Formats: sequence, structure tokens, C-alpha cells
Amino acid sequence: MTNIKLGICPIGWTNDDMPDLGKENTFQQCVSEMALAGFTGCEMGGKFPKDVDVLKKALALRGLSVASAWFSSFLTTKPYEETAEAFKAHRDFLHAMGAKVVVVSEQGNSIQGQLSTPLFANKPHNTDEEWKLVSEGLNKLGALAAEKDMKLVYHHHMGTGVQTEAEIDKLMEMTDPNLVFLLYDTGHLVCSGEDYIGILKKYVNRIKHVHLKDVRKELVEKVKNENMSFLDGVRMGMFTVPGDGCIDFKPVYDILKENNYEGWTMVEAEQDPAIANPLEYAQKARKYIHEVSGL
Ligand SMILES: O=C1C[C@@H](O)[C@H](O)[C@@H](O)C1=O
Ligand SMILES: [Co+2]
Repeated sequence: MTNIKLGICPIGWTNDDMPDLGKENTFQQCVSEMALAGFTGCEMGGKFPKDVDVLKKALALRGLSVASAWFSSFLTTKPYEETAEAFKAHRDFLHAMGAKVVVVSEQGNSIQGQLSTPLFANKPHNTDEEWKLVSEGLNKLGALAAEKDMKLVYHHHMGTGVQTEAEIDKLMEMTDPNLVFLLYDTGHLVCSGEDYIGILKKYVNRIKHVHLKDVRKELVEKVKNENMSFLDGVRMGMFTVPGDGCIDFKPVYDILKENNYEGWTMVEAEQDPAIANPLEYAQKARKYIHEVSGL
């Protein structure tokens, strides 16, 4: 028996960071193929209906539920109240959809959305003041999530001030462990050159949401050596589904199981859907995850 659930994110069908990737794929196709490939949960994407009843019906017809959705905070660059108001609306929608966690990533000084900023050379480093703003703001947003019996899960991310193991450690130290939890994304850790298994072991009790992203190592090297941006790397295919790249996901599931992890593990593999057929790659991921985890 396990309480580990398996879902998939719509980013393999249409990429909200670069909406021309998969612009031809509709919401209906995306959720139908998620279900057809054997997944029971999804995150939200830009093409999803914003009406709770409409979305609930479309997902229920396919046996899917909403695990969460991304929220960009701007705690380092905007007044706290502005982020808090947007966060409450986002939280309330997710709550109405039955989700238990809210994915948050600080984007105030992020370069992840900049088309031609070199990813490795230009990674931002938080100043002391930025660390204070982010950690204090996240504690307050975490309390807002708790009001609805939800958890804020922080998404470490390439091209942001919380990317490396040292930065994750600092964020975890500076925030309240009862209010700010961690989202564990394999792809971002391996892309950054971190010890993805060590980090999982260290924070497994604080990790409340998992993104399963695999990496094509030679393409990450190309991004580094040729000063390419995050979005260039995605378009070129530096990420892929579990089972198709260099990451071993067996120890990931073993550690989650040994520690009685309860929650979602979400395939999240952005690449060009015109090259990597989303249904084919969803099925590939589903098969591989079954082989390594029994799920
Ligand atoms: O969770 C994520 C959401 C995306 O928008 C992001 O860029 C991607 O890399 C990711 O991990
Ligand atoms: Co992710």
C-alpha cells in the first residue's frame, strides 16, 4: 500500500513559458491524453478553463484531479500585499478544485523567462535583503495557505535565487518548517549539477510535492558551453520524461516510500511537442515509472 499518487503536467502539450511550443494542442486533447496514458492527476495550464465547475466536469469525465498549479511570487520586487492578493485568488481556486498544495517560485529577480540571457553565467544571487524579503514573505504566504488547510511548496528553479543545494539549504533554514515546504524537482537539480539523491534524503520530510523531470545531459552541457538561455535549452530538448534521460528514478521512489511520502509525484517534462509527441512521451513515462516504482 502506498499513498503516492502519479500525475502529469500539461507543459508537455503546451508550454506556458513559451506558448508557441504546442500552440496547436487543445485543452481537450491534453487532458484526454493524460488520462489515456494512465495518469490520475494534473497541474493547471494556461489553456485550462478558469471556471471551477467547467474544469471539474472536464477532469471528472477523464478520472483526473488537480494536484496543484504554479504561482510566481514577486516578493523581492513588489510590495508584499500585491503578491498576497494574487496568491489568495490562486489559493482559493486551487482549494475549490480540491488541491492540497500551492506551488510557489520567486520570480522577482529570475532570468528563467528571458529569451536570450545565458542561464549559467547570469544566474541571480540573492542579496541579504532579498533573502529576508523572500523568506519573510513566504512565511506569510504559507500562513495564508494553512488557512485553507493547504501547504505552500517552494519550487527551486534554474535561473533563480534558489537553485543550488546551498540556496535550498538557506531557504529551508530561513523559513518556518511548519509553513514553508519544499517541492522537489529532479530535472532542475540535475541540470544545476546538484546531488539530487542527497537533497531528497535531507528534506524528504519537508517535501510535499514532486516534479519528475529527466535531463538530456549532453544538451545541458551545450547550454552551459554555448551560453544559451533556459528557454533555448528547453526548446532544444534539455528536459524530457523519466526513462528517456540520464536520471535514475528508482532511488527517488525507494526513498519516498521508505519515508512514507504521501502526495503527488508529477511527470513534468517540457520539450517541443512537435518533436516529442506528448501522448507517446506520456506513455513512455508511465511505463518507466511503473517499472521502477510499481505504481
Ligand atoms: O514547475 C515548473 C513550471 C514551469 O513553468 C517551469 O519553467 C518548469 O521548468 C518547471 O519546473
Ligand atoms: Co517543476
